[in-house]
Amino acid sequence: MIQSVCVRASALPLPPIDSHRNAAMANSFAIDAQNLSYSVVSKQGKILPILKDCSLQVPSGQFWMLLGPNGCGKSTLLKILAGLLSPDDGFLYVERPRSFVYQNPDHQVVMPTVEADVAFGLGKLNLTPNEIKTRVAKALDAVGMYEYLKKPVHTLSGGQKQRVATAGALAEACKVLLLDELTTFLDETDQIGVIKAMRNSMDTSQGITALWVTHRLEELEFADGAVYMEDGRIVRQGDATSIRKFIEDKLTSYVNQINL
Ligand SMILES: Nc1ncnc2c1ncn2[C@@H]1O[C@H](COP(=O)(O)OP(=O)(O)OP(=O)(O)O)[C@@H](O)[C@H]1O
Repeated sequence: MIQSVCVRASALPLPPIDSHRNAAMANSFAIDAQNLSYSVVSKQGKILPILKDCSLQVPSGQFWMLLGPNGCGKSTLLKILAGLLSPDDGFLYVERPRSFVYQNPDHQVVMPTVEADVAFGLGKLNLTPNEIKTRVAKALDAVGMYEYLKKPVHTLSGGQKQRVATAGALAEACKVLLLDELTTFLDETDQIGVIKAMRNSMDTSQGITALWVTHRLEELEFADGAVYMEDGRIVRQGDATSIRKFIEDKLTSYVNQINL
């Protein structure tokens, strides 16, 4: 996992490699990445390729998941899609506005109360106080946290904070939501709460596309589609059931090999 920085979704810069072509030209994809490459330079001056010819397309309005072994480049790809990192090469279209939700909600949930936190990113949008109230209420309702409106954030569980962070992105009316391993450190109850809240948000908010990074295969039951990545490349993408079977077959064949 790359070190996260504390950036509110509203502060995301634009990546340089983005043609800004309109949605019609991008067909029906909210995310369209072609042949992306990205490298870092080690302390010894060696070039370390992280993404290699990486291509994926996520249809508009769908909830997709991104899976793959540790270190294959999922977080790096997500950060590129969010505009937090710039690819070295390739073509990239991501519908705007887009928001990034961090693995650690403490990097994102920064205001003293739930209501203030969800309203935080709306300051720049020139809304009336009533419009802000309505947006905050609707976003919290979508993630099942409306009754926590007045609660101090320090009293929330990790999963509840993740739902508040997601509500903050929804309140800003983002079109693309990029979510980085929100459930990795949650217990089963919080995990189910967060993933169900996310699915409900997708079902009740029109026109949002989401890409959710996870290691947990069971979460695929909530997704419309999925992408499987290995060693900096997308090796398979498709409907959630077929990707789940593809990964399970891979795991079975790996287990069989070590049992030989
Ligand atoms: N700034 C950096 N300097 C050196 N190596 C890096 C840097 N950023 C990423 N990497 C390496 O690139 C690879 C991909 O990292 P990334 O965090 O994107 O993987 P990931 O699939 O999200 O991993 P995980 O599932 O463990 O979170 C890893 O081997 C990581 O160590």
